[in-house]
Amino acid sequence: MAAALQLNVRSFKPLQFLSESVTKHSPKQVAVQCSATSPSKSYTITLLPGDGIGPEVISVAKNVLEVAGSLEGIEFWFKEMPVGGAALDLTGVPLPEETLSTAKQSDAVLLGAIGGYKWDNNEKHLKPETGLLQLREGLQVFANLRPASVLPQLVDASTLKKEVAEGVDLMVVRELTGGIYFGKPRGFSTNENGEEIGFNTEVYAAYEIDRIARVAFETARKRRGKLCSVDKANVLEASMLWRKRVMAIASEYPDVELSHMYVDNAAMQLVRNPKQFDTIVTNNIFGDILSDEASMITGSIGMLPSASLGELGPGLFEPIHGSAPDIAGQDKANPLATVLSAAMLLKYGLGEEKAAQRIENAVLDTLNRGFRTGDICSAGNQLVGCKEMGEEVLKSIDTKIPAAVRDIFMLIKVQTASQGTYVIIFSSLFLKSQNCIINQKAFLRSSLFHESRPSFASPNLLFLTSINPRLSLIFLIYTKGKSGLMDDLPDQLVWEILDRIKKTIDRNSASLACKRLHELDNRQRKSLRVGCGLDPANEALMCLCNRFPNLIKVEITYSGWMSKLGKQLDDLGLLILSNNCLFLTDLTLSYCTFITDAGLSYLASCSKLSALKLNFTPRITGCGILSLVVGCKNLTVLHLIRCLNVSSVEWLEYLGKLEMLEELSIKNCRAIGEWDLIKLGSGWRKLKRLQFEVDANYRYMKVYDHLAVDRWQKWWVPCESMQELSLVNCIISPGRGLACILGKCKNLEKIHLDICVGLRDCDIICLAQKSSNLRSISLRVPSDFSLPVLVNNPLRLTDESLKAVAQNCSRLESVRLSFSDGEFPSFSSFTLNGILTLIQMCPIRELALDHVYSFNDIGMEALCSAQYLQTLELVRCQEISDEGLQLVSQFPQLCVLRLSKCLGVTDDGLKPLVGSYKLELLAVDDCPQISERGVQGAAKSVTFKQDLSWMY
Ligand SMILES: NC(=O)C1=CN([C@@H]2O[C@H](COP(=O)(O)OP(=O)(O)OC[C@H]3O[C@@H](n4cnc5c(N)ncnc54)[C@H](O)[C@@H]3O)[C@@H](O)[C@H]2O)C=CC1
Ligand SMILES: CC(C)CC(=O)C(=O)O
Repeated sequence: MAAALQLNVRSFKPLQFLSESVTKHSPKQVAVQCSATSPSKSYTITLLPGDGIGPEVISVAKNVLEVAGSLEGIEFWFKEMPVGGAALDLTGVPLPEETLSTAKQSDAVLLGAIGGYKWDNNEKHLKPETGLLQLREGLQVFANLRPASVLPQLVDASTLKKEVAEGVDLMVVRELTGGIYFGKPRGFSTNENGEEIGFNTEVYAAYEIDRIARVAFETARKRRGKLCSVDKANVLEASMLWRKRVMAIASEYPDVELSHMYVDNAAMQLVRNPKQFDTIVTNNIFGDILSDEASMITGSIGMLPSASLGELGPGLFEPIHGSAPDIAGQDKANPLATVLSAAMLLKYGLGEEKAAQRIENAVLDTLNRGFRTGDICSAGNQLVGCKEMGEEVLKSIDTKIPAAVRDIFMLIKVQTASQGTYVIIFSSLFLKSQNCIINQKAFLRSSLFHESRPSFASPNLLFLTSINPRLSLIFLIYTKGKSGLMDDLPDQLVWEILDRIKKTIDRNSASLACKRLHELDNRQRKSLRVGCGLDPANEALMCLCNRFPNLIKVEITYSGWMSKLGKQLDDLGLLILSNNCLFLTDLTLSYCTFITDAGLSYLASCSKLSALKLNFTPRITGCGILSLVVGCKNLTVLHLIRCLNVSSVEWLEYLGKLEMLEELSIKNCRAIGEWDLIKLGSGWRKLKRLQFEVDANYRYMKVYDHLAVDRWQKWWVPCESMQELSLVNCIISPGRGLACILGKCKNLEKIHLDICVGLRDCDIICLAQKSSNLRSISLRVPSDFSLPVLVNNPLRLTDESLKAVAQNCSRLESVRLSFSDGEFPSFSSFTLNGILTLIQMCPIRELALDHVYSFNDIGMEALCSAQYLQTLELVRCQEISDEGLQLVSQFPQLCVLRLSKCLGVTDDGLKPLVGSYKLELLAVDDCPQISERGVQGAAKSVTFKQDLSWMY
């Protein structure tokens, strides 16, 4: 059932879409209640997370809706349904009937995004995109509003010059249920020559154009009164009719100034002078493309929301971006487009203007406070992931600071301390960029300050600017009716201030400047990194433990220690830690050469310890580790790096029985062999990350324990949880030992196999067949001169391995291939063909080739059609010449190129790049024929190094 009439096309007034408050809920659904105000209204929202980043951004937007709603007395009933690829996997169709009927019965629909590589080769009716088109058609949402405004906070994120981008504020009104996306006939056939053809039809009926035109005129009327209709009326009949009907409808809106533009010109004008546009109305396909283009003017496609409305029924609200499979699952997505779509849902779909406004303000406030996801990040801002951005928006929604105070300057943080008390923290960087002279008196006198809050007649201000010139923040503390001293501020507020200061150096400065900050910093400090500066070591550590009683993470590193620096921390130090750091969960000891098993046994009483990293603690033995693991039952992360005396592995067996371990790293511990890993037994079950590195210099001095490895065959290694596996200098026995796990890790995302002797095609084929989620593979192939430990075992991997990976791992985005010795083309195990198969079949973003002589100019030519490739690293690829290098300027997405020790390339190869600024970064190391002059201007940032000693 529809919540409210959305669109009366004849009298369309987008901002007056005030739905009658509808109080209804379905007993079947779960209520998500928020408590700030008792809810007076309730709405049912269908959530369609979809694929890729869809679920990540929807989860943020859902939280934002809940909080904004609760503050406005609105209750939401969310119903989550599958669509797109997720629905295909679940039900076999991209839009299940139940999803459509649930959507139709709700008050509004919020969609993430659909699509992904996995389904790219599906037949048309089984593509995720078909599901979205069916949804739009099913909901009859013909009018798609796509606003694109350049926010002052994001001008720097725009790819256009500041003077071109600044102030852009336009709205694309896109027709959404007609045109070439739906027109018939469509399909595949053969022409008169028997050749295969594909065809679609761009078709519009007059009524379809009339109704979208009215929406556009109404929208323009509410904005700056200018409407530009974009078509291709010089070529297409459908566009000719479009122009005719738009002109006819114009007579109903004499107050709106109408112009027409061909789409090719519009695409150009959008980047030449976007400010000329107010409202654009256009057909389905042109609107799709032009709004993506417009998004880049505003900084990122991750910022643009949209509302799709029909005459009846619920509206569909979605970000304009797609499922971004290249960043999916990495917490990198910008959720703001979806959050702003939720605001459009409140405004256009439910008529809840105030709640919508809250969300829009919160987004601006979050940007004001300097938080940025990667796509919009620039210098001086704080990079956050999708989740953290969502948390910051939530904080901003709930702020109680008067808008007038907020508007004075860009605030990094504003917080109510107690009634009438405000703390305002400015970013000095920002103030500098705004030419604000930081002058206490001038600020007090500023009319802005007084006019905004006349009652702030005689504020007491405390500036902490003089603390440290390197401090990146400036505090302004305003208190009303109080002394204005830091000592009067409530604890929680001072805690929050400290929370904002991330750099230890800033924290130290701030806490030196003010006793309160000092005291609170002591209580709040959670992590500590110390080393050679601890002198006398044990006493100094004792002082630090007393000062910071709440430490959870401690790193002690004596890298670079010399005896003249004082005595190192010893076992007593660990006793001090275990007695005084009651909350210690994460401990790293690096180069602590004085520590013995006795010290480790003290740590056994740290009941909360969950991560222990030992890096070169040469005196400890397996007994010490056993005593530790017996005491610390919560250990989930253990790193042993160059612990040369650890030979017995009972501790591994013990850990295995506990089944707690999630991350194990054993590197260069000479006395631990591949076969020892079996001792982990059922502990494999939870292991997500395993790094095992044999010390290459010692491998052949020890006896490879064939018998122990043979036993692996009989064992079932439950390694299904494994996500990251790294094996370096290991021996892979055919069908036994480590080979067993390669074909079993069905959740593997990252694999690094570095000089693993004995590795065969069948191992990689098994791995590829099992690990369809693989995103990153790094293979370093041992040379023919590696000691043939397994005499009958062929050492070479061939193209069969690469082909299996290409065929089975459709999400693979990072590939690194290297040979420990140069492989001459005639001997190469991986030929150009194998590498090309990978490039052609997988969405590779990072490619690194080291010593791969089979990769030549033909390979470079193939990269011209590598759609996703962003980073290319070529090391000792001697068959690449200038001709191949010149093709780099044609690689569609490349932004980082690293060349190292490549003999065949000269300055000429880089010439097409010079002045083009296509690349963000060019790094040239030790290439004898490339000069420092040759790299100048070949990328926005260039590094050059030339040490040719490697050649001699
Ligand atoms: N409405 C929808 O659900 C749409 C779905 N798609 C589907 O999405 C898949 C990927 O299509 P693409 O052409 O790559 O378009 P896309 O919009 O998914 O991604 C284009 C580029 O923008 C970036 N990007 C997109 N959204 C972002 C965000 N919120 N934060 C940060 N960066 C973001 C991506 O990382 C990528 O580099 C395809 O399967 C396509 O059919 C594409 C467009 C719309
Ligand atoms: C994914 C498609 C169905 C459409 C599209 O690209 C869009 O509407 O943004």
